[in-house]
Amino acid sequence: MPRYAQLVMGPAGSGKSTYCSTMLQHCEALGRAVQVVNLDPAAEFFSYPVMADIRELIEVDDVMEDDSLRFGPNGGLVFCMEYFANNFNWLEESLGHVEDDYILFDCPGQIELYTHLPVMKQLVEQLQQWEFRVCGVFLVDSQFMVESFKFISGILAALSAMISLEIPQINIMTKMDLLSKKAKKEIEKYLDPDMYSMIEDSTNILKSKMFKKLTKSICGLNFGLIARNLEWGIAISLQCGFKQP
Ligand SMILES: Nc1nc2c(ncn2[C@@H]2O[C@H](COP(=O)(O)OP(=O)(O)OP(=O)(O)O)[C@@H](O)[C@H]2O)c(=O)[nH]1
Ligand SMILES: [Mg+2]
Repeated sequence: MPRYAQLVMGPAGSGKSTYCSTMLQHCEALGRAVQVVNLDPAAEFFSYPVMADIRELIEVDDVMEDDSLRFGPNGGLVFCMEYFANNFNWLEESLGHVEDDYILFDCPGQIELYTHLPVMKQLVEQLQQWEFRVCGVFLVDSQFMVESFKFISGILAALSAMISLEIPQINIMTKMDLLSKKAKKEIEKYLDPDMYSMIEDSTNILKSKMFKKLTKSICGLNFGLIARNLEWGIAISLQCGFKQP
C-alpha cells in the first residue's frame, strides 16, 4: 500500500503551521489518522503534536552561532536544508513504515526553497522512492491578493513551485476571515479568473507605466499552465477560532 504526503508550502507567515494544525484537528474529527512533520529548522512555535521535528537534526540558531560558518537567518536556513538533504536517513528513521500513512510536512517559508534550490525537489524524489504519493499545497495570504497584480504575482510564485517540484498542487488563499466584505466580494472573481478583465483592473490601480506594461504583458500571456494554475486556486477560510472582522 502506498503512503501519502502533503508538502505544505508558501511564503513566510502565510498560515502553513495553522493549516497543518487545523487539518490535523479536522482529520481527527473524521476519525482519520494524519501526522505532522515539522521541516522548519527555524520554527519557534507550532500548536500540533509532531511525528518528527527537523530541529532534532539541525537548528538554525546553532548554525548562526557557529563562528566558522557565520550565516545570517536566510543563509543559515539554506545550510540547514542542505544538511537535511544529505541526511534523509534521519527522516526515514523518524517516519518508520506504517502502511496507509498520511503525513503533512510543514515546510519553511523561504520561497527560494521551492523556486530554485534543489532541496525540496530532492525531498519529493526521496519520498516517492519510499512509496509516498506526494501532493503540494501552496498557501498565499488572501490579504495580499485583493488587487489583480498582487494576485498574479502570488499565482506565479505558486506556479513556479509547481513546475519545479513536478507534483500535483493545490493553491489555497488563507486568512479569508480577515478580509472586509468588499474585499471578499472582490476576491470572488479570482475563483474563476478572466485575465483580460484583470488587465483593466491593474491599469486602474498601478501608477508606474513600466509596472503596468509588465502586468499587462503577463496577463496577455497565452500560457496554458498559468490558466490551469488559476483554475486550481481555491479559497478557504481557516476559521479555527478566528473571529470575523
Ligand atoms: N485570522 C487568521 N489568522 C490566521 C489564519 N491562518 C494563520 N493565521 C495567523 O497568521 C499568523 C502566521 O501563521 P502561521 O501558521 O504561523 O504561518 P506560517 O506560514 O507557518 O509562518 P512561518 O512558518 O513563519 O513561515 C499566526 O498568527 C496565525 O494565527 C487564518 O486563516 N485567519
Ligand atoms: Mg510555520
